[in-house]
Amino acid sequence: MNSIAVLGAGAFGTALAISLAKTGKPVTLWARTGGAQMQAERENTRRLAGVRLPDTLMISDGLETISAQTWLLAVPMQQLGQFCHQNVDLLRGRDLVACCKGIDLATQLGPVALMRRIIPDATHAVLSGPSFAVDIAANLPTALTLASPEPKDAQRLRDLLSTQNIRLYSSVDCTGVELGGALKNVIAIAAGLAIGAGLGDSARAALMTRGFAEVTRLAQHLGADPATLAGLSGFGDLVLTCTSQKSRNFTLGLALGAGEKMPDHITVEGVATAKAVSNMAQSAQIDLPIVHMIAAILDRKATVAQAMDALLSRPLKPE
Ligand SMILES: NC(=O)C1=CN([C@@H]2O[C@H](COP(=O)(O)OP(=O)(O)OC[C@H]3O[C@@H](n4cnc5c(N)ncnc54)[C@H](OP(=O)(O)O)[C@@H]3O)[C@@H](O)[C@H]2O)C=CC1
Ligand SMILES: O=C(CO)COP(=O)(O)O
Repeated sequence: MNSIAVLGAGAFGTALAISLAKTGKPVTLWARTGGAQMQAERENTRRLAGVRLPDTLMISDGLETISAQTWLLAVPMQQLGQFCHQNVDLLRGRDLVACCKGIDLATQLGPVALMRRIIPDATHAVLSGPSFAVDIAANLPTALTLASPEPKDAQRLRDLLSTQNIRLYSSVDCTGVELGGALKNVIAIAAGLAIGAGLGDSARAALMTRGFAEVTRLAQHLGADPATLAGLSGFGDLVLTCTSQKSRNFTLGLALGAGEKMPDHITVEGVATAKAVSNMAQSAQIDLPIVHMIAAILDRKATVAQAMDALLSRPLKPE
């Protein structure tokens, strides 16, 4: 039977491993830290407290002992490049499924393009879509997209990684899937800012819609299929993340909008991605005013009031 490894025991990696282990397939969760505690207590108290790990889920802190063919990389986006560089020999020849959302600041690449550059001789894929780790771990139903460039790989991995509560759809449009997942976090910070600053639900809806237009514009420029952006990994995840306080990106926006401090030590992928995409759009001369606004606020180059004024005073134009 095909065995699966999930690398990175954060909230998402742990939730995926729990759901996959319940299918009966052999699943190993690799943790950089805290593996012994998880093994002893059968719970990831640091990242996903209150959820019991299935007895069949294997916990490992030795990457070199894992023999699975399919490896899910569930480390944060800004760590993916370093992780791949450090483990090139172990990752070569495997199915590598990126489970992170974002654009790498150093290279301006998404997860699939980054993995391909560092480990060309592997099968590359990305898993993305609307799904909070706590929902997956609570066995609630979710639907996500599994993209890989070759249709047979996309379908094979879709079938392998679907579970009782994770319904996967396959795609070959890796660029569209990873850009939708990366950019929705930036738009969610904007949505949170609008609510936190008391601008109201109508302003949030406007930012979500115009933000979605920016995501689609950039994705098309980079060769993605606009239909992908209208799917689970684009529109679906944008809606979820911009409307739920379970989202760390939305919650960061709420705090900033209310004039509070940014929370520390939490994975908020939209922060680095806003900067990476703002830089990318400037060099490609693509108009992404909401992304630029968020990058400027996060960089403390603009206040929320200044950024909103700048957005609203742009020349009027057809929709
Ligand atoms: N949480 C969620 O609901 C969802 C998250 N995602 C995506 O999943 C990705 C991971 O997020 P999430 O699980 O929430 O993050 P968490 O903050 O919960 O955990 C991050 C994990 O990554 C590990 N890690 C960080 N750097 C490295 C490294 N260099 N090598 C090995 N392990 C490393 C950390 O290990 P350590 O504990 O040792 O620091 C930690 O276990 C993000 O891209 C996020 O967008 C996608 C969908 C849902
Ligand atoms: O990607 C997610 C839901 O699909 C999780 O969002 P946050 O990273 O904002 O918590």
